[in-house]
Amino acid sequence: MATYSRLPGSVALITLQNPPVNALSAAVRQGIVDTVQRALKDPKVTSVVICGQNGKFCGGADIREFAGPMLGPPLVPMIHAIEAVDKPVAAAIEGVALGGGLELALGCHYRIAHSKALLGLPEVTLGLLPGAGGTQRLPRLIGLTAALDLITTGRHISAAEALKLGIVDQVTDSNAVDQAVEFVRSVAGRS
Ligand SMILES: CC(C)(COP(=O)(O)OP(=O)(O)OC[C@H]1O[C@@H](n2cnc3c(N)ncnc32)[C@H](O)[C@@H]1OP(=O)(O)O)[C@@H](O)C(=O)NCCC(=O)NCCSC(=O)C[C@@H](O)CCCCCCCCCCCCC(=O)O
Repeated sequence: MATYSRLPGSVALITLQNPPVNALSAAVRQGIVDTVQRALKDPKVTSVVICGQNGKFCGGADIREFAGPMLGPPLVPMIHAIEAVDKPVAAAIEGVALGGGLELALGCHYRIAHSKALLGLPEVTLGLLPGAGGTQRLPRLIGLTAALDLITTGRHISAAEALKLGIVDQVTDSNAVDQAVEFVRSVAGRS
């Protein structure tokens, strides 16, 4: 699931909840769709932060669901809908943003990472290609050569490397959610 709360300063906070790594199960995807719609429709909300509970942003598609039929909202239109929100949306990346988790973050307008976070597209290690927009959004963001390296090796990179490559906008040693909230407040209302 995903919970919704409105913080002072008109920021909606969406928190992914699916232990142990907040993977994108059908319930989490439905929760994201519902809470993003809620933030979009709430006139008091001027910006949005997406984070994961217990200091983990998202480990990607829920591999526990791979064996069964796909239920719930698909990832691709869900991420498109986030990208299309006309209020700033930031991903607060703590712990991991892997596979579909990084693809979700790439659909957000900004990414703020904790210094100890790990990011990557490890799908190749499962015999897959990133299937939720990572093969398009990552090369647009950091260029084809660097994106191909990450997609074809599946390696995890540090927040510092992600900052250097241009995948994240800020890295912090303190609370990444607080930092992301402060960041979106500062850009709310800008075109
Ligand atoms: C996350 C880790 C780095 C953590 O490592 P650590 O050492 O700390 O701990 P463990 O490895 O022991 O893991 C702890 C615990 O967590 C479980 N777990 C980890 N990852 C997941 C996960 N992704 N899902 C579920 N559970 C997970 C793990 O099993 C342990 O559980 P336990 O009970 O044993 O304690 C490390 O775990 C790690 O590296 N994990 C793997 C991360 C990963 O590989 N992620 C990528 C997943 S694949 C993916 O995300 C694919 C995406 O690109 C989305 C694809 C979308 C598909 C869209 C399909 C469109 C099809 C369109 C078709 C159209 C057809 C038409 O209509 O034409």
